[in-house]
Amino acid sequence: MTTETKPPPGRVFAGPGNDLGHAPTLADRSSCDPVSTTKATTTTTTTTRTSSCTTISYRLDIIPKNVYTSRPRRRVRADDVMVCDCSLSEGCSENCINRMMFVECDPKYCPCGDECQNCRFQNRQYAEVSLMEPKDLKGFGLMTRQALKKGQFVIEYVGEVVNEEEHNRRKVEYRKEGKRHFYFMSIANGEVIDATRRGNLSRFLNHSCNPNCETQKWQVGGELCIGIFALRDVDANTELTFDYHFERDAQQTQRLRCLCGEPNCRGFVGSKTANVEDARDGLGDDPSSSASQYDPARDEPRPVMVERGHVEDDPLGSLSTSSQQQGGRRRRFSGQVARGQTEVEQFLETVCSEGGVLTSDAHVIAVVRYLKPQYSIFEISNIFQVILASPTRSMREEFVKRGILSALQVLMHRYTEELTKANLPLLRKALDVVSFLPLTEEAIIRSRTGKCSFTTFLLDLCRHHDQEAARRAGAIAEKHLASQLRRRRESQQRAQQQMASSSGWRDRERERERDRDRDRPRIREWRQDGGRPPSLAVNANGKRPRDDARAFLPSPPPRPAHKTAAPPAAAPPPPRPAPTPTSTSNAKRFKEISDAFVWKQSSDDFRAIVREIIEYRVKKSTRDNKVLRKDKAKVEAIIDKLYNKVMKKENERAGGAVTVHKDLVKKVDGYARGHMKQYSK
Ligand SMILES: C[S@@+](CC[C@H](N)C(=O)[O-])C[C@H]1O[C@@H](n2cnc3c(N)ncnc32)[C@H](O)[C@@H]1O
Repeated sequence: MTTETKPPPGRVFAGPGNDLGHAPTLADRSSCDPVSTTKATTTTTTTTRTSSCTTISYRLDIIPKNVYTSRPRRRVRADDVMVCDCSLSEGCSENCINRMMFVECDPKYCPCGDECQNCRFQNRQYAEVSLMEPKDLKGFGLMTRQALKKGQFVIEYVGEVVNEEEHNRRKVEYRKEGKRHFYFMSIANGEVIDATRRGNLSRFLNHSCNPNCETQKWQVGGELCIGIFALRDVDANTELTFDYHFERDAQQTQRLRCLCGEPNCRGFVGSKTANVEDARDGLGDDPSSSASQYDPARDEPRPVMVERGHVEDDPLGSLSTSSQQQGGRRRRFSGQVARGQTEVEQFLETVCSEGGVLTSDAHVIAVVRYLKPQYSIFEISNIFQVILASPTRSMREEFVKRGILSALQVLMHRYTEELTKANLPLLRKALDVVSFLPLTEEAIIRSRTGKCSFTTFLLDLCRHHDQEAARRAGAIAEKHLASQLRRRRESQQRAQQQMASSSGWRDRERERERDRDRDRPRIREWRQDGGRPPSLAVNANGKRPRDDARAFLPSPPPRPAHKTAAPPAAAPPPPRPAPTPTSTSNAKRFKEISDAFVWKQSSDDFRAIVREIIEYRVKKSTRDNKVLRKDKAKVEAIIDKLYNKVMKKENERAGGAVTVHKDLVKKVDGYARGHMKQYSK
């Protein structure tokens, strides 16, 4: 992106007789007139015309005396020195003429000396701000930890200052690298601040169509600087945003969909007019834009955050790294170590001042010490970058000796447990670090934390649901733990097979259970008839009496043996015939009979059942009849006769269909019992 700073509103103020009637304050700036009464006697540094204001950055010596102060100006030095007219008693605060012109005082020459309150850039009087974890596709953001007053200086936008040519080259380079977010901020005359590789927290400020901050151009020691200032009072722990006033390249035909979520959202970042509908419809959505394609997993960890001390005599600083060679110029940074800078940030700063690579064993020890979950993902990510930039093999070996594997295991364990959007790229990056190290099988096997060995952890990661992480873990395991990986895969396959077969066994068990359920009602029926349930009925000898209902029941389909521990290879038992009545009349007739009790049988089955019931009853009834007992032919004749009668009746009843039903046993047996009464004496 190219973000053009909004020209500071109103730098031209009316003097005595002006509409304001008082010396202008920051609050008055919005009411300024477009035309200045200023008479410039020497060259102005910048002139920008906006619709409502003319913005002019002055040199002190051209400021008309009558406009700003009743006191005589003190011209202290050469033309380019910014000196204000504040008295020592007042100090340079809101009404300081320099400040109102967005020019910082030079502390060497400011009459207020140490009291000067117009050196905020130089003294880095930043508000307490912190990084905000990505909540949505916009990525990271910046929030204020303290309440801000309207007009308060928040932070300077710093980065590498590059010229137009270098800016164009970098744009292409970043696009090729697949960078999702862009951090260019144009200053003037084609110069751009690039905070992609080097910058401070200001680079995480997101765009909003209803921003709470704005950018202002300030002159600091003869340089133009960009500052972020509160547009209104802002509560603590609020996200800070400003309007990007996004400028699109001629080549960039598609727009970046805005995700600020404000009611007045214009739809696209930098759109001059509201275009919300288009944005909702996905029209003009840039598929390569960060917002539409933001994938935190693919996002590179942010570059090492560097804040350099300001070197008075060498505005380029001593950081003559690649950026300088590429035409980039270091933005000047002021002062000592930043307020609120963490230990890790300070460490990273030191490393970066030495070219961005680790140079000593002390560094290695520090790095391993910083690989702990208590440090922010931002810090860890930067530490990973630093490790990955280790130049020598001996240094990488030193990491292994110092126990980096255990430290990484603890981190990765945390990331897998809390697999947030932000943790996933770190998990993958940690695996990159592992594969970057010169590992041996022995080193891996020896490494372990309290939870488990690194080997087990790594092999488990090979089955992680994030395919990319699993792939990276798999590659490491293939390289160093090939035999273990193979064994693990084999045992997994075996387990899967067992699972599959045991689930088949469970299915068969369920089938058996259903069979038993089918039997149970028939047993109940028998009990209604005065008998005892066959399963429970035992005689005095503990044996099941012969006269149980089973004698009359059709034998159930063959069941597999119950006690087989190992699953039988045989196919599951054939399913019972569907319990559908044969016709509508049957359905009506047996409507009171549940499906579980009625199933269609072949005529042979039916006849066998009927015959069995009759034989049983007839033989039992003739036991006491000595004459009949001996006349077997007569008994057979009775059986045949009864059987034919029953069959005739049943056929009539079922309309020709032969259907075994729950009443069959009772009915046939009752019929036979009644018939045999005549033979009982
Ligand atoms: C200066 S960076 C801001 C920090 C960035 N969010 C990050 O995670 O590093 C600008 C980039 O943030 C994203 N961005 C910022 N504000 C946005 C918004 N309102 N809607 C969509 N994307 C936004 C865009 O990808 C843009 O290129």
